[in-house]
Amino acid sequence: MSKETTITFLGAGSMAEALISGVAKTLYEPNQMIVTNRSNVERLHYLQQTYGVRTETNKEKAVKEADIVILAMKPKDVAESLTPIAHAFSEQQLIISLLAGVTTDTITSLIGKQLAVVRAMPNTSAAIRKSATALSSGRYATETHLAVAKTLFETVGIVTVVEEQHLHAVTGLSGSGPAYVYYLVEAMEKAADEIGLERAVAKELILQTIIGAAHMLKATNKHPSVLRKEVTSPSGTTEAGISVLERYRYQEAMVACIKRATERSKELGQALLSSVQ
Ligand SMILES: NC(=O)C1=CN([C@@H]2O[C@H](COP(=O)(O)OP(=O)(O)OC[C@H]3O[C@@H](n4cnc5c(N)ncnc54)[C@H](OP(=O)(O)O)[C@@H]3O)[C@@H](O)[C@H]2O)C=CC1
Ligand SMILES: O=C(O)[C@@H]1CCC=N1
Repeated sequence: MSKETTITFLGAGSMAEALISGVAKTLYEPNQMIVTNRSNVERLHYLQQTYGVRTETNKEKAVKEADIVILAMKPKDVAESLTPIAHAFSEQQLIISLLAGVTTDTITSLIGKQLAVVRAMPNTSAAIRKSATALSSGRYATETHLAVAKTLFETVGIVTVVEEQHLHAVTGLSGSGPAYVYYLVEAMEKAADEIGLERAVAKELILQTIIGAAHMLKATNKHPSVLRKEVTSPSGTTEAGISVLERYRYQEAMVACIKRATERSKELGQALLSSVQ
């Protein structure tokens, strides 16, 4: 199947690039992928030069050629993107939507056909094949469609299948998740500056600390609180540091952050629903 498949990306931003980068030359040859966007021709040129993918400014043509269409525009742009080219879609195609918050039903109603839609919530670590992706099937998608999407996303990391209602939570947790880790690293780098460590040295130490801790979680399978206790000597430095995080309610802030991102996913879908009704 993979060798004859043509995949069209509607949208050529960060997430499309992460997927292209992860999939190219593994599951699909770059020339099996057609990339299109709203108007940024320079961006298409960059993707063509970097990954060898095909690019197309005629979105209708790009959709007609595709076996799989990946929706990779922002949720707010999906109606404007799909409505004018709805006639180009056919029931033989699989639509994979990366859009936060937007339901499979909204997509089929925007296109006005009983199309197989699989929703995916990957993250940008797909670029290095370390994504955590959750999938869910729309009402017209079969087990075969889901299996095709699964194979695609397994190329770029781990895949789990969830009920569609849970994709908001997945978005708040692991779709946005890499940003929370980068934010922590930003803070650690700021701190390193303030405590007088050379930037290059600090960068290396922080990175290895994050990688080491992530590997410890996976390799030992111990609860994070147990691993934390192993670092925390009584009356030592960690205890002193964590007491400051507790004073700033760090865990509460993280919980509130993920809940708010989850809520925002719902809002994005709702806003679109109101505009198409
Ligand atoms: N970034 C992330 O970490 C993740 C994002 N997602 C989802 O992926 C989607 C894309 O996000 P992201 O890559 O960050 O967004 P970007 O803003 O980086 O990219 C959006 C892309 O959509 C294109 N676009 C806009 N309007 C149209 C249109 N009418 N037809 C075709 N293409 C269009 C833009 O083209 P142009 O530049 O020409 O305007 C641009 O290439 C979103 O729906 C998001 O929810 C999901 C998981 C993680
Ligand atoms: O910020 C966003 O809306 C997208 C969805 C998940 C990650 N980025």
